[in-house]
Formats: sequence, C-alpha cells, structure tokens
Amino acid sequence: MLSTEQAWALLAQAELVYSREQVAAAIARVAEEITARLGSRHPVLLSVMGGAVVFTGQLLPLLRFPLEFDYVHASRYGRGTQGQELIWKVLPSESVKGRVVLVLDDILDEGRTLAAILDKLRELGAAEVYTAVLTEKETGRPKPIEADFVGLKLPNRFVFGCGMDVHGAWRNLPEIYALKQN
Ligand SMILES: O=P(O)(O)OC[C@H]1O[C@H](OP(=O)(O)OP(=O)(O)O)[C@H](O)[C@@H]1O
Ligand SMILES: Nc1nc2[nH]cnc2c(=O)[nH]1
Repeated sequence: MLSTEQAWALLAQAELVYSREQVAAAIARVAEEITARLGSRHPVLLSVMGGAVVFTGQLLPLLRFPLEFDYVHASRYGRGTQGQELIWKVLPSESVKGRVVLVLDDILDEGRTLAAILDKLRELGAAEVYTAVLTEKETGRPKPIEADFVGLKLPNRFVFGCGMDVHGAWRNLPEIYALKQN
C-alpha cells in the first residue's frame, strides 16, 4: 500500500488529462448514445468492479429507461501498472441468459479484461452484448475487442482517477491524471 505521503506525491507530479467537466460532458454524451441504441431494449447493465464504480454512478442517473443493474468483479492489474492474468472475483449471474447486456468499465486498455467478460457472457447465453467504457487508451496495438460506446480517448500512459487506481490509491478523484513518466 502507498503511504499517505507517497499518494499525495504521485498526485502532485501527475499530469491532468481530463477535467471533471470534460468527464461529465463525455458521460452525458455516452448516456445519449446508449439511450438512442438500447433505450427500448430493457438491458441488464453490468458494472465491472472496482474500476467502473465512478462511471457507473454518474451514468445510471442519466439513463431514463427501464433497465436492470448487476455487477461482476474481475481484475488483472491488482495494485500494479502491468496487466497479468485475469482473476475472477465475482462471475456474471446466470440471469443474463437471453438478455441484452451492456457491460460498463472505466478503461479499455489492451482489451483483455472486456474480451474475457464478453466470452463469459456469451457462454452464459446472453442474447446480445454491448460495451461502454469511460475511456479508451490509444495503445497503437490491435485489441481483441472494440467498445460500442467510448467516453474519452487516452494517451498511451498509465492513468488514474475516476475509478482508476494508482497502486491502490486515488480511485476517488473526479479528474483523470497520467502518472509521471520516469
Ligand atoms: O483492457 P485491459 O488491459 O484488460 O485493462 C482494463 C481493465 O483494467 C482495469 O481493471 P484492474 O485489473 O486494474 O482492476 P480494478 O477494476 O479493480 O482496478 C480496468 O478497470 C479494466 O477492467
Ligand atoms: N488505473 C489504471 N488501470 C488500468 N487498467 C488498464 N490500464 C490502466 C491504466 O492506465 N490505469
């Protein structure tokens, strides 16, 4: 775990990538796009814990149509900055069978997390699966999946804030920052 001083030092050295106003505007636009596409489909919204918690909390009140809410918990970065194997902590519930599902996540980076979640949902018999991400990192490399709804594009840097942690800290920030490069 970072010490309190280390957490503040990381923030002081970081670069602001998007302000809270830019994040809010992106979420409002994504909400309109989701409403236009899925507003009559009574979807199950599946939030990927823990990173999607801020995106989910801001998006849901902007969606004025019938939906159900559920979550999965999967992680492959832990407290680090490099992705490893995906570890499932909470699997999708079988109630996704036959349903239109919209998966919500904070970031599409290499795409391995969302690809594994989509595989699992299809295995469980979801009728249609869509994905909405608050951010997508421009990695310059091919990804196994493309998101249907994307809030903000990110540079190829490790970022934090808006649900995304840096060594376990700062998920709570309303802005998005890039960690200082060594
Ligand atoms: O596209 P990928 O390279 O697979 O990375 C994206 C995933 O990484 C983060 O999760 P993380 O494993 O850090 O867990 P967390 O949500 O608990 O922070 C994020 O929330 C995404 O789910
Ligand atoms: N916090 C955080 N989590 C990630 N998961 C995949 N990429 C990132 C990133 O840049 N920051």
